[in-house]
Amino acid sequence: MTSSPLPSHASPVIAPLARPSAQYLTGWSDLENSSQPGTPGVPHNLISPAYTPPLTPSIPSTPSSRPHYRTHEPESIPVDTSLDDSVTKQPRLVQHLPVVECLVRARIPTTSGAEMFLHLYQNDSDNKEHLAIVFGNNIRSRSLDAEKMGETEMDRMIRGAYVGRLRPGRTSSRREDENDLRRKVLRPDAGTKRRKRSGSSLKNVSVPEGEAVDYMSASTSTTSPTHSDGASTPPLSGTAASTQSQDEQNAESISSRPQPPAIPPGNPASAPPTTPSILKPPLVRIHSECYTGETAWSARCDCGEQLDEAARLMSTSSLLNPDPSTIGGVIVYLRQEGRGIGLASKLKAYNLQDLGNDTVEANLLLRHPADARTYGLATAILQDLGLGTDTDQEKRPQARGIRLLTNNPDKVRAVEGPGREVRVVERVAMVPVAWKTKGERGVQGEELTRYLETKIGRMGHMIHE
Ligand SMILES: Nc1nc2c(ncn2[C@@H]2O[C@H](COP(=O)(O)OP(=O)(O)OP(=O)(O)O)[C@@H](O)[C@H]2O)c(=O)[nH]1
Repeated sequence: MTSSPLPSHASPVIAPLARPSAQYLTGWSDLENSSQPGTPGVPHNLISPAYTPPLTPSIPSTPSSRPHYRTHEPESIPVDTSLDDSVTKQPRLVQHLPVVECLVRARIPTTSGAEMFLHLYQNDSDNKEHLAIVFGNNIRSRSLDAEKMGETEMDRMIRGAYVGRLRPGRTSSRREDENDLRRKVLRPDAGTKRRKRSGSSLKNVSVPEGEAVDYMSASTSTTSPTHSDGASTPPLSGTAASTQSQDEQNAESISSRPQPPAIPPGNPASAPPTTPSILKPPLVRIHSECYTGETAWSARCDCGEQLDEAARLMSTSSLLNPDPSTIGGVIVYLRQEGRGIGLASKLKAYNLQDLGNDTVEANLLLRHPADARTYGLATAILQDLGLGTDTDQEKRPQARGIRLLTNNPDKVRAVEGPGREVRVVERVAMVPVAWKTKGERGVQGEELTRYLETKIGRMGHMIHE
């Protein structure tokens, strides 16, 4: 920190931190002993005993000086937060999980071609609208699907509590409607055509009960060419790939795609179970709002890029990945702007950063914690989406829990909730795009370099290539 005058509202008791020693850093083993090898700030118990963490690289100042890069996706790293609680820094855990309810859901076709379902949540702990961005067809909100007293089928469709796909003239939110549509739309010979194709590209659908089902190739293979590398083109651009009418495509897709069962009225607990196809835990990203990085093109941080990357990984998983075991995923978008201090304070923090302070010091000078966020809402939303329990008998053991996309060790334990309601079984690192592409793409600049250095050096973030 510089010796420049502090702002008038700065706490007189906050002294400059020459070396990380603030309370929020205690318990992060090697921050207090820099001579220890290992990734700075990695709590021992987040890492599986079978896994030896590599050194977190310092951030080279120029892309060309970086020793090596990975262009493929970062690997999952096993984690087990229950191994040794005593040495873990305890993140700020909420005492009780908030109650959340999904008010509405809608299909969003995106500019990348992938589709997602945007879920809007209300809760009983703040008055903000938090969001879940859901990729893939297998993840459903229990609170959304629950029957509401006195509502009509149209009400259900308007708030997004339908299965399958909406289209003009649809009258029921339930699955039976899809069967009607299939009967109406398919020409008499269309079934034969489909069965012929089923013989080749839909063979994975007919498997004995309990066996793995290749749902994504089932849902895309009728309309998607397969590349030589085994990846399918998303069936979303429409015109080029097929000579079928859209209705026929829809009907075929509906008839061949395994559908969740109809929702029994009045029984939210028995909302559609997850399918048996998922062989890996779903990919989850807990993203905190960043107006500057996501909307105002800021190169002070990589938040916008991280959001894009998370969506890319999840839509790749759900549409293109030849390995169908990684179907779908969820980005929980929490309205915790500026690590929970709000946009006004974050902008003041930016000015303090321009005056020579790092991101941690700037927060502290404004009398905020270095990180004011909590993750109880994320836990509750994941629960509502049926994700993350390790006792879910509907799922195969290897599909239980979640794979969390993050470098932030705080999040790993915090997202699990006070009673470990959700289980993080793997962590997937978020490597800056500029690192992965040798500086050809991605956010870059002096400010970003300092931002990442502070995250690694002072906040214990585990970024490695
Ligand atoms: N106070 C403050 N918040 C910032 C700053 N830059 C970005 N943010 C906020 O930081 C949040 C993103 O958190 P990060 O610490 O970048 O990353 P993370 O979510 O903790 O960790 P990852 O999961 O690894 O991305 C968003 O809410 C941003 O608005 C800053 O300079 N000061």
